[in-house]
Amino acid sequence: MTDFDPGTPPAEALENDHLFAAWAATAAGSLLLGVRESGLEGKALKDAGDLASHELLMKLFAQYMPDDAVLSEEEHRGTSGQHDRRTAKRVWIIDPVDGTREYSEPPRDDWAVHVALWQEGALVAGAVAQPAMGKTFHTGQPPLVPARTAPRPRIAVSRTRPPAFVQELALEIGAELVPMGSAGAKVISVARDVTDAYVHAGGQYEWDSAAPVAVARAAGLFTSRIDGSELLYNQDEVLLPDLIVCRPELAEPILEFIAKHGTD
Ligand SMILES: Nc1ncnc2c1ncn2[C@@H]1O[C@H](COP(=O)(O)O)[C@@H](OP(=O)(O)O)[C@H]1O
Ligand SMILES: [Mg+2]
Repeated sequence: MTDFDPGTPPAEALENDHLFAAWAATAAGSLLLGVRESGLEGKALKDAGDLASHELLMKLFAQYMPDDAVLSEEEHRGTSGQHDRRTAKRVWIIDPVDGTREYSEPPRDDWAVHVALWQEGALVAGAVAQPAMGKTFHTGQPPLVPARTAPRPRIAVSRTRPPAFVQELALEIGAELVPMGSAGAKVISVARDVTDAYVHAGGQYEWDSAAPVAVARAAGLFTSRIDGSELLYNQDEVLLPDLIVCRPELAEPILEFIAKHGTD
């Protein structure tokens, strides 16, 4: 995919971090759709997509945001960055393909590209591209969360590793589980009224949730760790193993259940 041309960002995106995040995530998504058509399958497709998207995003940040640091799922695995993210004022936290498994299972659309910006202690912008849906959700124009349509709450859970306690939680609050790939797709499903909550524990990293959480917050959804504490990013330890994203009215019953029963 060396011939992929992302074009140039619109002039306003160079002055506006929300729009730059959206533009970069969308460009990487277009590249990924092309890689998905290349005839590769399974692990070869996952690896090719991860690498192509990571390299494109790193190139775009080097070109257009040269003073900023980047924390990427792929960067974390080896290659060294230009700036030290622990001393940088601005750090882009990116997941080149979230829901890698689902990406390798066309025509599934529950996979995403995450681009978030952390600045001096807080998430300040984010974009979640869902290329197979042709949509990019971002903080520059946060999703308008529709009125809740389902009579029973729906909880998005991992399709391949749903935490056992979430089943108990669902029983307690009369909810149904909606299995889905990708942390980004699950968070965005709450904003789209496809589900009402996403509850996860047992492992995840900052890049899995940074951009989706930025978008969720901008849309007015509740976000926290499962103990109710704030989700913090660009920490020394990038493991961020649990989270809740939900409609505000569901936060109390979910937190209460977890405080009472734990996650074991
Ligand atoms: N227990 C765990 N430990 C580490 N990462 C986890 C995890 N559970 C989920 N994740 C990561 O969270 C993302 C969403 O997972 P899921 O689709 O199962 O909900 C995936 O990101 P990647 O696809 O970027 O690897 C997955 O690797
Ligand atoms: Mg991920």
